[in-house]
Amino acid sequence: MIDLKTYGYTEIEEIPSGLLPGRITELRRERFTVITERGELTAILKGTFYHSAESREDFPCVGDFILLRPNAGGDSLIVTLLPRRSKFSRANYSGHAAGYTKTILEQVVATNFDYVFILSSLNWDFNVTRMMRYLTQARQSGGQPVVILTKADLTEDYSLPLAEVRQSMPDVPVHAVCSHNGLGLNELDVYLKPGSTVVFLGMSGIGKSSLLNALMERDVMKVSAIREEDSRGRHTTTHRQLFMLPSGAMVIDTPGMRELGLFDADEGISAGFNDVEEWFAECRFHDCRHESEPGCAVLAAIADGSLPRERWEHYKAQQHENKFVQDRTSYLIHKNARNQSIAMQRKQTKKTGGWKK
Ligand SMILES: Nc1nc2c(ncn2[C@@H]2O[C@H](COP(=O)(O)OP(=O)(O)OP(=O)(O)O)[C@@H](O)[C@H]2O)c(=O)[nH]1
Ligand SMILES: [Zn+2]
Repeated sequence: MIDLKTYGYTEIEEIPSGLLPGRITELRRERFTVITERGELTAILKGTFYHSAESREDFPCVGDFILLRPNAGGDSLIVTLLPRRSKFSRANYSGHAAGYTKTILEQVVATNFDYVFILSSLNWDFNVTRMMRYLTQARQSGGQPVVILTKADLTEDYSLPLAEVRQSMPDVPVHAVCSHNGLGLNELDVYLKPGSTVVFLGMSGIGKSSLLNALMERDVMKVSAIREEDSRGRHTTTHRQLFMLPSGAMVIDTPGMRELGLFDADEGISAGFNDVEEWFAECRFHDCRHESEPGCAVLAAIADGSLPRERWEHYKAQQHENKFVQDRTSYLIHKNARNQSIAMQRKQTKKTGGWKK
């Protein structure tokens, strides 16, 4: 028997007979993996979720505590979503066409976490303004924000950036860590207590996978250096989305949570990549794609070392990922809108006792 409390569960008053509490550890398409006292079960949602949900917000996601009706022979049935103590939803950043209600756009990507680790790297992307924006998001989520400055091994002296963060966010704890040599990781022990849950918030490439691997004490996530070859296959090694650390704390790492770090990406990329973008103005052609065009200032800068090649690759990777996120989001918006209109039709049918002519 597994004690669900080790997964952060707090007992509720009364559980209807035949139902079992559990925590969602994974969501793929419409199928959930749920940890219960009987171990891991796969489950699907009871139909009423699709009919009666006012918005995407009411759909269970990774981190949620739920009640399910177990089915030894196949998929169990999730029947109740228990109240959440914190959540992150995808921002409603895309303009919506007439007739789409606002609520359709909300999609919850992680719930019931205690801490939000706001990650920012100490080398290229150090940017306090962006951290402040993440801080606002973190505070709205219901989790407790902690700033983690990654890649501490890449700066000789990080006392200055550390002081800058402390001054801008006096009431938020700040830690500098290195996932490669373990520096500072022990400072995180106070948050990583048994039963507590953490999410990571931060731009792509700042070292989320590396930190997760370091905390797991083994590689559960691929690290971005290989991203160029398999831009979409980032999660091929594992589909797990809620990780139990050796310390007994959990980390939620869903694709949606990662995308959250890219939401203000257009602005964010420019803010973090001034050193790359400033070359663009010097290219001979206005519409230079910086691939093989004559007179390309970017290629010249890479050739003579003024622009580190790694830096340029990182910029391109982030642009690419950003585009992928936007494509995916518009896909989701359309899909959700369709589901919503189906649900509305069903309601209508119930009310009028037949299809409206
Ligand atoms: N020197 C140094 N490099 C690091 C550290 N942590 C991560 N990196 C490097 O930074 C790059 C990105 O690391 P990832 O862990 O994949 O970053 P990520 O935030 O998961 O990236 P996405 O999956 O794109 O969101 C890799 O080349 C890592 O090796 C660190 O502590 N020190
Ligand atoms: Zn160019």
